[in-house]
Formats: sequence, structure tokens, C-alpha cells
Amino acid sequence: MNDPLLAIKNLTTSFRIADDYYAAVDDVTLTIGKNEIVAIVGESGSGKSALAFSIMGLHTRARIEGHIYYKGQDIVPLPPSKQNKLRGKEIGMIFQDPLSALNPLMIIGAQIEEALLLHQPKLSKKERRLAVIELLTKVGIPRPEHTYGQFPHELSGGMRQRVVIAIAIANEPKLLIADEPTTALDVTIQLQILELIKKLKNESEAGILLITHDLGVVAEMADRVAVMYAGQIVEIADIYTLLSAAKHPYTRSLLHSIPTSKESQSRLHVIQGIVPSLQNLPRQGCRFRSRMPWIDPSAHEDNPTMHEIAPGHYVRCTCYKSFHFPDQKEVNDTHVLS
Ligand SMILES: Nc1ncnc2c1ncn2[C@@H]1O[C@H](COP(=O)(O)OP(=O)(O)OP(=O)(O)O)[C@@H](O)[C@H]1O
Repeated sequence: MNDPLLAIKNLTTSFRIADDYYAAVDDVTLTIGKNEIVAIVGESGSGKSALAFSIMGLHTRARIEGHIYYKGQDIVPLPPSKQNKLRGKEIGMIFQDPLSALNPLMIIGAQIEEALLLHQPKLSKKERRLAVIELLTKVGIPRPEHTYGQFPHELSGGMRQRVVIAIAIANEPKLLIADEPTTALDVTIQLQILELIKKLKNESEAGILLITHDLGVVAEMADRVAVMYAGQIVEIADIYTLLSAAKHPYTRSLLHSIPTSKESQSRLHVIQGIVPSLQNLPRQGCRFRSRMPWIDPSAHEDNPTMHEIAPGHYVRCTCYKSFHFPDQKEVNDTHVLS
């Protein structure tokens, strides 16, 4: 088999707090192929953005251990100058909030030209302008010449996000990282932006790492899904398997907490407690254990590892075998530690 476009191996990203380092991304292993959308899903604080920023080389003060192979080359040890060359050219990023991703004082055209200038310095002024108009057209901006001269505040949220996407794809990256690309947008606009990302992927065959906490977005977009909890990946599966046969208690709880027309009449499962803060993460045993106290402690592994339970379907810890949602008595008998 060919090398995947991106292969993350045993990646650990730690932040220094007071006198110690704490891992926000803990021993993550994951691949992304060409023309594949891999979604990373998890609650706030689970380490999704820390993982994305590690791939982009955007952490300035974190300790990064492990490997990130891009087209077979480990990019972790590369000096900042070489990482800069990859960033924006080979690897593009769509940020969560289009307003803060754009410079409020610069017209749209100049901001996209800036991205082109960095990696294609030989383009003439006229060629650059043409390329910008082409990019604005590609991302569905209706009057590209007009938008070229506008400032970010003159555009709607959806149009701004299209501009952010135009910047991310300006140099035709082979890998696109989209960090919650629709969170800041109205629901009606969200779908248009997701459709646009999908269309661009189909045209360019880029690999996409899509970060989201929204399982609806995952269902709409992903080929494969990695579920993150407290810095670790707890389950990886293709989208069909994940939605129909998820195994890890956290994944099942996430899926069970979505209101659907059928379920909205019955009781939804509420995941009790919160993701512990970085300093308070349990570093030993199953990290989700404290949020399912009704499960017998012997169900967990002392050092949970990923088990391949079917081809391409990985689950962390053996506790999935005995997991069930609590009945009322179990809810009353146990309280959640967090
Ligand atoms: N620069 C930093 N210094 C210290 N701690 C950090 C830093 N960046 C992130 N963290 C911590 O690392 C953990 C993971 O954060 P991260 O932003 O990656 O989560 P996330 O899953 O992306 O959440 P969200 O969906 O809210 O963006 C959190 O506990 C967060 O507080």
C-alpha cells in the first residue's frame, strides 16, 4: 500500500503549566489519505485543536514528541523555516472564526494575494489579481471583482468564511485542516460551507482533517472518524461503522446524547461530569472511567491500548465489552467524580 498522505505516530503535545509539562495530546496515532476526510470529534477540551496546531507547526511553546509524517517525511524535527514552507503551501488551514482569521484593515484581495505571494513569488501583479478573482469565484463569491476591494466587515459571516477558505486553498494544498469551520456560522450557511469544502476536496483530491464537536457535521462529511477524549483517541472507524456500531462508551454516549425525532420523546443520555482540566487528567487507567461509575472497575484495563476489533475499527480499553447505559437505580446508586 502507498504511504498515507499524513501519518501521525505516537504524537504527544504537552504544555508547560507552572513547573511541569502536561500532555493535551497524548500518544495519538492516526492516518489521513489523499482524497479522504477524517473527522476528529470530541468535547471541548479534548485536545482537537492542540492536535491540529501540532500538525501545522503552530505551537511555539509546546513540547512535541512523536512523529508526523507528511508524504513520508517526518515534519516534527524540521526547522521553523522549513515548516513555514509547508504551511500554507502543502498544508492549508481553515480557522474556526473567520472574523479573527482575517485582517480587518486589509481589503480581501490583498489578503489573498499575500497568501499567493508567500509561496508563488514569481506571479506578476496582474497574474496575482487574476488568481484571486478565480479563487473568489471558486469559493462561490457572487461578485468577485467587487469583493476584491471590500474589507472583511463589509461581508456576511458566510462570505467571510468563503474568503478564509480561498486563502487556505490559494496554493492548492494537498492537506487541508479545517478546525470547526462552521461553528461561527448560521445553520443555513453551515451546510453551504460544508458542501463547498466537499466540492473542493473532490476537485483537488486533497486529504482533509475536519475538527468538530458536531456529530451532524461528521455524518455529513467524514469518510473516517477518530473520537478524542481527554487527549487520547478512544475510537477510530469508518463513518458507517461509527454511526451504526460504535463501541467505546464515550462514543456511544456522544451518539446517544443527540436528539433525533425518534429519540426526542424518550430520555436522552446525558454524559455526566466534564472533561477534566489538563492538570487533573487521570494519567493512568481508562480516562473515561470516572464518567461511568456504574460500570464494574474490573472492566477497565490498567493501561488501556487500542484494540483492532474489526479491520480499521479501533477501540481503546476493554471496558466497551461490559458498557451499558445506566438504569435509574444505577444512576441513583452512583455519583460521578470529575
Ligand atoms: N497553549 C496552551 N497552554 C496550556 N494549556 C493549553 C494550551 N492550549 C490548550 N490547552 C489545554 O489543552 C487542552 C486541550 O485543548 P484544545 O483547545 O486542544 O481542546 P479542543 O478539543 O480543541 O476544545 P475546543 O473544542 O473548545 O476548541 C485543554 O485542557 C486546554 O485548556
